[in-house]
Amino acid sequence: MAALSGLCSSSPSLKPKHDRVVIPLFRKYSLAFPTRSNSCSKLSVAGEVSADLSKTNSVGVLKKAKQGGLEKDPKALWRRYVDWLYQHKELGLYLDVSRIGFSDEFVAEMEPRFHAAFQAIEDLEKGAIANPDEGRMVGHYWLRNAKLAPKPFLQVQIEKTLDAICKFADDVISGKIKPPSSPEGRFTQILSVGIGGSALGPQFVAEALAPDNPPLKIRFIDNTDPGGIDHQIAQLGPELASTLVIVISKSGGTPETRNGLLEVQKAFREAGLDFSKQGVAITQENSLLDNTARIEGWVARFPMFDWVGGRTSEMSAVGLLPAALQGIDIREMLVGASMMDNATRSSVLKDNPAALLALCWYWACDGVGSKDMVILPYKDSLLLFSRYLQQLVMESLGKEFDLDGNRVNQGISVYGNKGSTDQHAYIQQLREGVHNFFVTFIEVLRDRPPGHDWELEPGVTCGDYLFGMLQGTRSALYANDRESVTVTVQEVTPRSVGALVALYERAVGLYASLVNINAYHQPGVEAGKKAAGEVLALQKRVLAVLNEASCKDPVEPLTLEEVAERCHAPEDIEMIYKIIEHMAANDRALIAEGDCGSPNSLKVFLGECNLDELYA
Ligand SMILES: O=P(O)(O)OC[C@H]1O[C@H](O)[C@H](O)[C@@H](O)[C@@H]1O
Repeated sequence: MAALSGLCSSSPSLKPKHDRVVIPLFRKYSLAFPTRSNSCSKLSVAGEVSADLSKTNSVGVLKKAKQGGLEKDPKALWRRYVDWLYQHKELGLYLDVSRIGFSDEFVAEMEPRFHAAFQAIEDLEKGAIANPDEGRMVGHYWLRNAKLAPKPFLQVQIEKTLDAICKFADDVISGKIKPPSSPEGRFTQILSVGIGGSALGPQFVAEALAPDNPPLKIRFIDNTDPGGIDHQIAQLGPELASTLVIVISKSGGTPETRNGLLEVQKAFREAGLDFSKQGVAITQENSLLDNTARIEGWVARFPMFDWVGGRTSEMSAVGLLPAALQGIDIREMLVGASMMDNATRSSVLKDNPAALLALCWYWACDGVGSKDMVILPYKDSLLLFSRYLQQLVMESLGKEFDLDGNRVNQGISVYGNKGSTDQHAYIQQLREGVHNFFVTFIEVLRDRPPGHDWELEPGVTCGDYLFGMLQGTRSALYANDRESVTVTVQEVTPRSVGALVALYERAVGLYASLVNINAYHQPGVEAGKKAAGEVLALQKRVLAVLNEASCKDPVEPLTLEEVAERCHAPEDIEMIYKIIEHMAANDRALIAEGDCGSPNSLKVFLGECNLDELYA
């Protein structure tokens, strides 16, 4: 594993300054918006949308009314379409922003912010501490063009890791590296254990790009749900013996991932298999996971770099190793991402698709997340794009404080599955119901590989229907003043998927600058983890109290109040009730009297007395 010296140490977290809280001046739009003949300047959301006019989010034009409805004149709309259409020729990617109603005045007013955003991302790429709270550089762009890395040793790390991934994948696929006791004599399955950024990218890419018969099939354990874990292991059945288990965790200490690993190791023991001969770790050097893998002598270890965040790690070993093992061309993914990176470095708004996206988001969401982003790929293989983007966008943009310490509660909510399927689920509400969203259509032009298409009715293919559904929904929504963006790609290929990932990574980075927040930390995630730890600590005390009562002769069933009192936690009685309810449902506590529907009637005890525990 490449050395990470000098990069693993993070400086102490710099807390945001909370001394100055800006109270946003929420107000209804009421002023007239200047009308333009060839733009969609006549928006009809007056009275519906509030804007945060705080220092960080105020844009003069956003104070003005979005009145009169979106542009509906077909000729003017076509001019707008042509005028704003972005095309990346080599990638075969288009971005249509014509169905977002921003005006030229708005674009002009946003210009200084974009200049600042372009500068910030340029600095980031040059190695600035772009994640100030964690004192970290943010280097996911270097992963697809190592020459951009600000230090030669970083370039070497990136290139060496990529070569190691390719070599390892080739050796596994060819059977040079093989499991010790599989009848097939080679690995046939991957079981990926990881969560959040250590799962969502690999899941999205597997769904999008894995061939129908990959050299290794992939499954995921991305939770601490015992039922889900059992299901994955049961599905593997005897193929557990030919399963390569990839444990992915940047920190190397995420509880869900650790639990997944322990459960899988137990399954290996029960099957008489040696886990170490089938385990691979992807993690930061010297993390708990890294040390475990090293000490136990796992098959391989790959590094996660300090300067790559979980949600932007798809082009690191996290995304590349599982993809390569499935026979996906990872160098093509990197090429696509790199080409998109080049395009999105442009400081000319119209030539920069990520900036155009960020502009649309700002307009549609008033710079304060007032609307949700609905992602609708009209392609089954892109089903998981919205889930992947959910973390990328929401964990990056969903922040309480801005970079100056002002409370801003930023974010944009993301959801969606795929079209046309969702037309039969929630598009009804999008068309006619609460107007709290904008849509991003993802269009894929190629329906099937050449030579496989056929007309299921005269002149019409199955793909024509899908195309018609997308266009119809886009038009129907627009007719009812629902805005949308359309991203079009020729095909779902490693290159276009790499480009899509890079497009959204950059759009998120730029948008974060527009609203002045740190996109690269996630302080809010800690609260839930800490609270979960406290629940488990309380459960241990409850168990000890119940054990003591259950070791008495005769056994002494306890009421909830008695348990809470003996735990010295009367204020936690509700949580104690939930703990006991959960234990009872799993046969780990027995109900002597009453039932869980009437908490005050409950009396509980443990089925067995644990003397070791009692005298521990
Ligand atoms: O890769 P890991 O360290 O296991 O982290 C997995 C996930 O943990 C947390 O929930 C973070 O908020 C995510 O950003 C991260 O992707």
